[in-house]
Amino acid sequence: MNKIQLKEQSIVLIGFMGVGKTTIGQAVAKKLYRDFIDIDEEIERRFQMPPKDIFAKYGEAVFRQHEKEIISEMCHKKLKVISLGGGAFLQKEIQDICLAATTIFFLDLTWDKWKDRIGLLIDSRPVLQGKNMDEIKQLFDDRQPIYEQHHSRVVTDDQEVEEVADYIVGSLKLAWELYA
Ligand SMILES: Nc1ncnc2c1ncn2[C@@H]1O[C@H](COP(=O)(O)OP(=O)(O)O)[C@@H](O)[C@H]1O
Ligand SMILES: O=C(O)C1=C[C@@H](OP(=O)(O)O)[C@@H](O)[C@H](O)C1
Ligand SMILES: [Mg+2]
Repeated sequence: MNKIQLKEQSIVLIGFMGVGKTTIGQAVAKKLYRDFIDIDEEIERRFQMPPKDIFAKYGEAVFRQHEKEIISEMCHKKLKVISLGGGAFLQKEIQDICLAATTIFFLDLTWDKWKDRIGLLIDSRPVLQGKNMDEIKQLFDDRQPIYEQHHSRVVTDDQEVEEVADYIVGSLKLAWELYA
């Protein structure tokens, strides 16, 4: 497969659950006039049920297998904005595919700010079920190293969705000019 030109590569958003990948990805896609793909939504469409129910009915391994299949397919498309689920980068194969074929932004939110969002997430995120705050903090800390594989980090503390999206679009336009 020929390497896709930088400007045509799809943009991938990674980071811990709840940092805003889905919301900010939609805003970035709109600003760039690109299609938006949310991997969780694609999996949900396949199973006709949300991730929480897929985890409960079929188990996490089945979810991860479909996550890998769908990301492998989507990452080779041109000109998309793609938001991954927060656990996708646990799979080395997914890291490798995305690093080679896409431009990856890591949405970085500190624990201090993240913990204020817990109420928005607790009901819908299966990996948070049955965990206390210490265990969730442990998961947050354990997962940070996997997101270090990226092309650009965006610190999102105290940033509105639109501000983060503008920052991403601005940095992309700069890179496209510099490396044209
Ligand atoms: N920059 C932000 N500031 C405040 N709330 C946000 C921000 N980004 C996302 N949110 C909220 O946090 C929750 C999780 O966002 P979501 O986009 O689903 O995250 P992810 O896809 O990373 O799990 C949503 O309720 C969303 O409205
Ligand atoms: O971190 C995880 O393991 C997961 C994150 C979720 O996506 P978001 O990061 O968009 O919440 C979703 O893929 C699933 O619930 C598993
Ligand atoms: Mg999401």
